[in-house]
Amino acid sequence: MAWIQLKIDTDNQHAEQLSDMLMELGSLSITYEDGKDTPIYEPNLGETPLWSHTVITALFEADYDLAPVVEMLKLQPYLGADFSHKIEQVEDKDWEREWMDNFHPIQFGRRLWICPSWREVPDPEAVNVMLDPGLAFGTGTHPTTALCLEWLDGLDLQGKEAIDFGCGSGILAVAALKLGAAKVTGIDIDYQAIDASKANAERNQVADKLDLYLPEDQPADLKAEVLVANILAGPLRELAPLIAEKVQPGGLLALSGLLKEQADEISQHYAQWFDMDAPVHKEDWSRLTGRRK
Ligand SMILES: C[S@@+](CC[C@H](N)C(=O)[O-])C[C@H]1O[C@@H](n2cnc3c(N)ncnc32)[C@H](O)[C@@H]1O
Repeated sequence: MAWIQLKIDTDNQHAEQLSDMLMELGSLSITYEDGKDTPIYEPNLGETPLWSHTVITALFEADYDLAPVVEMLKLQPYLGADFSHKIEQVEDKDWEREWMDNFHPIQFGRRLWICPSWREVPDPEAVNVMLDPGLAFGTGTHPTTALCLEWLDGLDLQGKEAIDFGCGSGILAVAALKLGAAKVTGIDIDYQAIDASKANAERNQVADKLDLYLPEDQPADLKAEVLVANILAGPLRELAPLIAEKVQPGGLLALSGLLKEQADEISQHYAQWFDMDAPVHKEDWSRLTGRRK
């Protein structure tokens, strides 16, 4: 399927109205580019931007006749007869195929490789996790996942029990199992993550050692020696007492999904329950680790 797109220069005050009209005229999707860097100032009102330049892109099927759409738009007083617009062909791409072509095996730490399930493993002697994330988050390409994988690789997980809080694709849970953990419990609010984790555990022959739960179904007395949670600062702050309760005394914790500037605050919050280490950063993201008091 090929596409055609109509790009219109407008301002933020008319963007919604225009977008509704374009949908009614047959557009399949609308995207906004907010030109906050080029605000238009009302004279005598100082620096308060009233309008900002906004570009709306409306996507149509390739054979859609855009001439009547353009004529209709000319009649809108806020656009006018010579309104600024562009019509462009959109190259048809197989997005899923393109993503698959760009996802290659990646090494984390000393022993661990994450390998797309449709590729050859580069080192058969390494700890190889064969992964297809499906619709869930977690390929290893995101710095927050990478920080957790590097941490897991550095631990002695042999025979240990672990919890992967916010398991997504199951990448961390399956990595922990392949690195020697005896049992892992994965928890996620998204049932697609539960499905993807299960499929990835099966793909790696560790499904019998992975228990998966939606939060409301998890066992009340769930505890482990290792817990990794790659969520976001907000839920990590809110869930802190619950997460702390799940780690045995002396057990290890890793938190990721935090921006650098959020790390100190979250670390101080978790210091009630854990002896916290200094944060480790990758790009704009941080990982916090600690040992349960
Ligand atoms: C950033 S992804 C991490 C996925 C994977 N663990 C990784 O490291 O790549 C965060 C995951 O946490 C899940 N999540 C968000 N809030 C949650 C909560 N309150 N309890 C459990 N899971 C949650 C999301 O559905 C998502 O799958």
